[in-house]
Amino acid sequence: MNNSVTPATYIRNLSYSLLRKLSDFLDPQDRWKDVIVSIRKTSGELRYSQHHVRRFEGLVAQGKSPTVELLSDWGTSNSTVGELVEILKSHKLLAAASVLLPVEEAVPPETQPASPSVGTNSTLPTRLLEERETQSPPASSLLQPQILLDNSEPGHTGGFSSFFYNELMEITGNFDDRPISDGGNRLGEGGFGTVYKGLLNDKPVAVKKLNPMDDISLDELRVQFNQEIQTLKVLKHENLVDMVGFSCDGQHPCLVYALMANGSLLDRLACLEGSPPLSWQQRCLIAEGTASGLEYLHSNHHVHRDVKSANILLDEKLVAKISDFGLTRASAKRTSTTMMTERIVGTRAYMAPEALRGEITPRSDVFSFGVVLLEILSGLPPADENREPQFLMEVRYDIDDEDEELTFEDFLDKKMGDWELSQVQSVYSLGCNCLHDRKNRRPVIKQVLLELKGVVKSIALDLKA
Ligand SMILES: Nc1ncnc2c1ncn2[C@@H]1O[C@H](COP(=O)(O)OP(=O)(O)OP(=O)(O)O)[C@@H](O)[C@H]1O
Repeated sequence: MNNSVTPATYIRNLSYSLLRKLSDFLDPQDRWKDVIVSIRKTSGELRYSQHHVRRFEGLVAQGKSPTVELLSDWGTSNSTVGELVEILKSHKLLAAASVLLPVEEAVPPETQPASPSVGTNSTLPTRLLEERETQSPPASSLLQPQILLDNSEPGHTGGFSSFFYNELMEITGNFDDRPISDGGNRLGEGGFGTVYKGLLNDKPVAVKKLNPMDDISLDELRVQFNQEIQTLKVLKHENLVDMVGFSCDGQHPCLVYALMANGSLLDRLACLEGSPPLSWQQRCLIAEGTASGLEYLHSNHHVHRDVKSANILLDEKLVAKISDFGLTRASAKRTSTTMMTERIVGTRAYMAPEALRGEITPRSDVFSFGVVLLEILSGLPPADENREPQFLMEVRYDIDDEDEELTFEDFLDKKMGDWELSQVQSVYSLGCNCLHDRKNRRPVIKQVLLELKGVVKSIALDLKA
């Protein structure tokens, strides 16, 4: 550590020898990429793009240090050592941080080394810390979440951890691909990867192992993944699936979520694995919870882009939790290559007309949610091999058409139990309004939520009477 450096010191005032010391830690294994994806402008936007990353990468061939060049470039703004140290700490690059300032994070006892690092005058256990940053954990540390990156939010006690890939292998039986019913760990599969059940300190979790992609290198995927993690970890709401952490050091980036005991709304509407049918009240509470989660995303300037019943998970009390939010950038290339797969055809059944042309806005989420409302009412999947992908979004025309045999009552799920006509009709017309072809005629999610709250209230009053 250099005693003349304080958190307020401008990066541009750091000596060249200090920058070189930092590069000793950040050039190997491209750890500077963890830093570059975390640098933001004061507006909150990322300062550097993929294009910049490639430019800094190219410097290695010229014998230059990407770390020194990056910090020199960032230093032209008024960036400070305090900002840099926060970024280094958030990526567990504690040895690098300690080159600049004292770093007081707790280090698990098994990683305490006998002697400090060579190459810095830090009093911290830098060498072994650096090893911890780059190598697999010792067996004794398995199942212990690593240093928490973000547990400071009020009311949020779960924390957000960085895991080693090996740890996630360990807790998922080496990503055992057999389904849970056959004694394996596989919970399901989506367009991004496969989801496995794991036990983390006796707490069940779902680990999503992202697929490698043909059209994107692992390095590029890691950079995008890191950017998305920054977004994901700040989004917290009772109707969003809680994210426990991530892993970025293995062959597959992984996301770790709280396990949702009742699986997806899609599966529960289909009563898969013998699950009992959802009652009318349960369905309305799930719709209300989903709308509330979406309202939170929209009011925080996020569009989900993939609202569908498979992405609405249910916890042990059947509380709706939206999943798959925030994975948009890393998925952008993937979508074009997998457009023809069955899953994407499934997703197509939820897409607003303008979304099919690439125009994604909060109103396109509202459209997709309209399809979900019709699924909830009818219990029908939005697409299967016997139906057109637009079946549910167009069913209202058949119901309205006197020449068609389908009546409103026929359309309702017979398994739904007791329902009250005026309530069912309210949800149906709300769903149809969400499905308006012209996006500006659709309600915003706040209005949708308000209407659903009204229905839930009237069900509660009926049950009381
Ligand atoms: N947190 C979780 N808890 C319990 N089960 C989960 C969890 N996350 C995912 N699953 C299960 O894994 C399946 C696959 O999930 P995933 O999010 O990968 O795909 P998807 O949402 O079905 O499709 P896509 O990713 O293509 O949009 C889900 O349908 C669900 O059954």
